Amino acid sequence: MQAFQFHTVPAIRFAEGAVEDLARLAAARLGPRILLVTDPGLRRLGLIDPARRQLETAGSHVTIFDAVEPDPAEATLHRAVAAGRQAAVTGVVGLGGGSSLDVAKLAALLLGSGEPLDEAWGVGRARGPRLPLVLIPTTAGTGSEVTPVAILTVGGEEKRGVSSPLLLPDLALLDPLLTLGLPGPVTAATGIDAMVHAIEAYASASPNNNPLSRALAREALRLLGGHIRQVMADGSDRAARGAMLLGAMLAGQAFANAPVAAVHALAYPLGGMFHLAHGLSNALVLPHVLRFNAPAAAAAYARIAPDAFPDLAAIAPEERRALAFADRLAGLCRDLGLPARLRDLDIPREALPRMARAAMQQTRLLVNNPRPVTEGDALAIYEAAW
Ligand SMILES: NC(=O)c1ccc[n+]([C@@H]2O[C@H](COP(=O)([O-])OP(=O)(O)OC[C@H]3O[C@@H](n4cnc5c(N)ncnc54)[C@H](O)[C@@H]3O)[C@@H](O)[C@H]2O)c1
Ligand SMILES: [Fe+2]
Repeated sequence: MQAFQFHTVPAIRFAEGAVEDLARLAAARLGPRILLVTDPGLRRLGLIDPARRQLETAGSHVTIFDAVEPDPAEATLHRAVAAGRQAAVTGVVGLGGGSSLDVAKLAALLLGSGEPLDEAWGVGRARGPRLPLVLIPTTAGTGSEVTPVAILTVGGEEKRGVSSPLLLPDLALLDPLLTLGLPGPVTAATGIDAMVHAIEAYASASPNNNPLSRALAREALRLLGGHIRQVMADGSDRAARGAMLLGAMLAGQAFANAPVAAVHALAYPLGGMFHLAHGLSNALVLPHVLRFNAPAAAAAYARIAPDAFPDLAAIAPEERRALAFADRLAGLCRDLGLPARLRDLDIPREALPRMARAAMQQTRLLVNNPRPVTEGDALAIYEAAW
C-alpha cells in the first residue's frame, strides 16, 4: 500500500450554537488579548457578537479587525498584523468566510514569528511559531478552518498562497446557526466550491492522494450534493445548513491532504483579474475542466458521481458516466442561479490568452491535475467556458 501523511486540526467542535463554547474551549489558550478577524458585513449583521461576548465575559480584551474584503489583498493582512501588534495580542480568532479565515491564519503566523511574508509563500516554507488560533467559518465553504492553506491577492491580480501545517488552527468551531442568513448567491457559490474541493481531492494526482482524503471526499459529496438544493430553497433549514457546513469541512480535510488541481488553477485568474467570487470562478470552469480531464480520470469521476447524484449509478460505461457527471454539475450550477458563461460576466474574449498564461503560473495546483495541462489546453478550456 502506498505511503501517505495526513494532517488535520487537533480539535473540531461541531454543534448548533457551538460559538457559545468558545470561551470554555479556547479562552485560556488564546490568552488575555485577542485579535478577532472578520469582515465589515458580518460585523454589521451582528454575527461576531456572541463570540466577542464570550471572550470578554471570560476576561479577555478583544481587538476587532473587521476590514477583510473578499479575495483579500496582501495589504489587508499587513493592516491586521499592525492592529494585532499594537494591541500586543496573545491569540487570534478568525470568524467569517474563507477571506476572513485566511487573513486570520496568516496574521497568527506573522504575529507569532515575525517572519516576512515574502519568505513564507509556497509550500512548507513558513517558519513559525504562530500565535494560538481558533477559526469559525460562516460559509460552507472553503473548508479553510481545516486546511493548511491561506490565499491572498498580490499586486492586484495574482492569487498567491502559503501552505504549511502551521496554518492549521488549534480549534475549528463549526456552528451551522452562523450560516442561516448566508445570502442565496453566496450559498450557491460557496457550496459549489466545497463540491469542487471534494471532486479535485478525490481525483488528485498528488503522490499524497490517500484513502482518508478519498473517504472524506465521498462523504462530503453525499452531504453537499444531498442538501445544496434544499439550502437554496429554504436557507433557514437548520439540518440542511448543518449538512452543508459539515460537508464543506470534510471536503476541506480531503483537499488539505490531497490538493486541488486545474479547476482551481483556472478559477484563480478569474478571481484575481475580474474579482469574481471564488466559488463562482470555480463553477464557471468546472464542467469544462472535468470534460478535459475525463480521458484520464473517468474511473475516479464515475466512482464519485453517484455520491453527489445517486441516479447516475445507472449510467455505464464509466466514460459516459464521467461526462454525465460534468453535465449534471453544469445543470446544478444553472439551477442554483449561477451564471454559466464567462461572457455573461462581461469578461472580454481578448482576455482569455492572458488568463491562460496566469493559470499556468499555478504550478502548485496544476501538478495535481489528473491530466497534464498546457497553456493551449487552458486557453481551449476558457474558450469553451466563454
Ligand atoms: N484557505 C483555503 O483552504 C481556501 C480554500 C478555498 C478558497 N479560499 C479563499 O477563500 C476566499 C473565499 O471565501 P468565501 O467563499 O468563504 O467567501 P468570503 O469570505 O469572501 O465571503 C463572501 C461574502 O459573504 C459574506 N458572508 C460570509 N458569511 C456570511 C453569513 N453567514 N451571512 C451573511 N453573509 C456572509 C461576507 O461578508 C462576504 O461579503 C477566497 O479568497 C479564496 O481564495 C481559501
Ligand atoms: Fe476553493
